Amino acid sequence: MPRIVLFENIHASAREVFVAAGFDDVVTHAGALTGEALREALQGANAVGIRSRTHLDQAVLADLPDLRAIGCFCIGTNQVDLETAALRGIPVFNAPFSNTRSVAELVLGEAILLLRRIPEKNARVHEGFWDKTADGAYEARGKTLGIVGYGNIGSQVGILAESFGMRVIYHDIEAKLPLGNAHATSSLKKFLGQADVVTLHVPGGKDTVNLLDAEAIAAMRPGSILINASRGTVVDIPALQRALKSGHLSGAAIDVFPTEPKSRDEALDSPLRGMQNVILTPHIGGSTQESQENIGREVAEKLKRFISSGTTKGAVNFPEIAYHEQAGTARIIHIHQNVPGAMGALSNLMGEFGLNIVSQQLQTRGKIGYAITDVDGEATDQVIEGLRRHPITIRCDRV
Ligand SMILES: NC(=O)C1=CN([C@@H]2O[C@H](COP(=O)(O)OP(=O)(O)OC[C@H]3O[C@@H](n4cnc5c(N)ncnc54)[C@H](O)[C@@H]3O)[C@@H](O)[C@H]2O)C=CC1
Ligand SMILES: O=C(O)C(=O)COP(=O)(O)O
Repeated sequence: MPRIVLFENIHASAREVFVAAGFDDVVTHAGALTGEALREALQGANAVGIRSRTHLDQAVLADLPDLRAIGCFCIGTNQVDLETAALRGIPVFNAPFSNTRSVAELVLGEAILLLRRIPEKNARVHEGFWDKTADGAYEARGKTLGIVGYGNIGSQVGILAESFGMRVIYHDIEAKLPLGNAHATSSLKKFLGQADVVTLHVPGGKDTVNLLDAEAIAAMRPGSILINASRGTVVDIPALQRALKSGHLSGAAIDVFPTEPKSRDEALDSPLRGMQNVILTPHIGGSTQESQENIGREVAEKLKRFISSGTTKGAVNFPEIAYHEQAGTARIIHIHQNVPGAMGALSNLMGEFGLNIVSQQLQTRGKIGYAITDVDGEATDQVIEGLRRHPITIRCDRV
């Protein structure tokens, strides 16, 4: 019976999937934990579910000999040391599509609100002031939306924006099929100079740190708007604050921050707090009832299928082997160093234990190889221990 530990208020749909599969040992935590509290909560976990706030770095992973799989119940996986996880034989799964629409809808709504200067007007009316003016208020129709990162979210934002009559341009490091009438722009600087609203949809991680730095922000059109619902590290926040203060930018919507509070008891520390025409939201771009329920089910299904059949389809850091029915009397999963002769060694060992291989699937990725072997014979503890002792073995289990 695997022990599954879930953090960060993962939707109840996840637990339902595990319990229906007979995995009753599910421990849930409402918030994200750090340091000793995180280590303690993870002890004995065979599978762990997190969202964007729980960091599973090299030191945390090194302490978890029983951990077999990680589920990121979100899109981003930058909070996990993917390389270390792979080298320890731990596949990492996520939900690449389930909350994309939620983010896209929010971004478009924010673009319209900011073009009309609604955040500051709303605040003024709440204070009792009836500031009825068209100054600084514009329609979205005819304006240019610039999308940085034209992936699953960026491309949906583009389609929604076109339905409002916006012109859409995008900048991506990969060649992407333009949807609708969108146009690709290869130079980020040129791109930034053309857009009335710039929205960021790149992944987090070291390659995108401060992608929007002071120089890039200076290259944006005077009076334009910046929206960031990707990762907080993508924007140089002090530079953004200066640009908003000087009036170079007319507004911003920021959903993600370089350092985010771990729970609702902590306050956000940001120089953007209290600024006019700046929408600040607590990383809720993907937080809708629809998305969270779907994500709960989707990632739990991936973890369940890995635990019960060994399939790694959809893993972001691991050789992928699709689901296939078990042949023979036992299934053994074997994660090993990707070196010449690995499969020969594995097959010979199985032969020595009297197991007849009836089906074998192998995939490799970088330094690791992953084999699912169906055998006729008994995969006893002694067999599994024997396979584990071989120097190429990273991890070996019966499923
Ligand atoms: N605020 C929230 O609640 C949410 C935030 N996110 C964030 O949004 C990010 C994007 O999500 P998806 O669109 O689903 O990812 P995706 O992987 O489909 O698209 C990302 C795109 O960015 C491009 N890209 C990467 N580096 C780039 C660079 N330096 N310059 C320009 N383009 C670059 C990629 O080629 C790709 O086309 C996620 O990685 C996650 O961090 C995702 C969901 C919810
Ligand atoms: O899906 C993502 O990458 C997100 O940023 C959403 O994160 P969350 O699940 O709301 O912590």
